[in-house]
Amino acid sequence: MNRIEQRIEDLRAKKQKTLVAFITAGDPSLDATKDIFQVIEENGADIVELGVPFSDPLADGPVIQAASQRSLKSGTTLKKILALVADLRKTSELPIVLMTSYNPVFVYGEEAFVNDAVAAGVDGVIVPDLPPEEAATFETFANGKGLRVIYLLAPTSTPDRVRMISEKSRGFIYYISLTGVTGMQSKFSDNLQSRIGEVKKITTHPVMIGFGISGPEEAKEASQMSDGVIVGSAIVKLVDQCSSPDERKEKIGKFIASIKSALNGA
Ligand SMILES: O=P(O)(O)OC[C@@H](O)[C@@H](O)c1c[nH]c2ccccc12
Repeated sequence: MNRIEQRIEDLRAKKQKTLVAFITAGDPSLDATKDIFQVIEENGADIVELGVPFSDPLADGPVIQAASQRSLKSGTTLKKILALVADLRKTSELPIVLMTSYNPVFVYGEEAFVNDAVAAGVDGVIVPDLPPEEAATFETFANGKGLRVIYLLAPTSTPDRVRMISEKSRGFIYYISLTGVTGMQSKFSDNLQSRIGEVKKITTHPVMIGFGISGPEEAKEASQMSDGVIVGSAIVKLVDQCSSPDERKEKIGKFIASIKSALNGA
């Protein structure tokens, strides 16, 4: 078992849901990311999803696109992000998932990327623009090293696709709550619950819901239908609004804690 499965299992045993917190690595700097990671961990996030900035992303909404721009401007590269993960691993066992476009992986080299990511302490990877049909070689490297490849399902995914993704996914399945880009919206579609129910009939993997979860209310609602939630833009927005490490500690810490306690029924 790797850190991702271990964490989800431990939470399940306590009848708790998983909180995945997304931040863009290097926004506004890699030093800040180190601080923010610690704040997120201290306040109860269960998994951190680190976004690798890319100039031409597939599904990022305006908030995450702007974060990527800030990060690229400060000189962030995939190599530096892996060095940051290795540094974080000196003090943390929190599961870390890298979310990256395929291009940076391609440029790095698939095999070198998998080896270096695992050596640094990365537990899983999400590559939204690498569909399973094109991922055979990448999966061979990743599965060989125990790096979990997490695939996405969308409201438009057919039962056949759900089956295929279930077979190929490791760690958990990322269920995109809406058709569109990342960012905040306030209401889920009426059939979200029944869609998740259909997916759960097909797969035994944990299913996390992401996209459009902007606060404790939605997090709670989504977690009741699933194994947990992924929150991105709402955190990234706070990162941008805070100007000092102290302010981040205060505002991001409070926000994560409020989501965590909503998930735990407070
Ligand atoms: O920002 P939101 O709406 O809270 O959703 C999480 C999402 O940002 C994060 O998981 C993510 C960032 N970039 C992506 C690209 C594709 C799928 C998912 C993502």
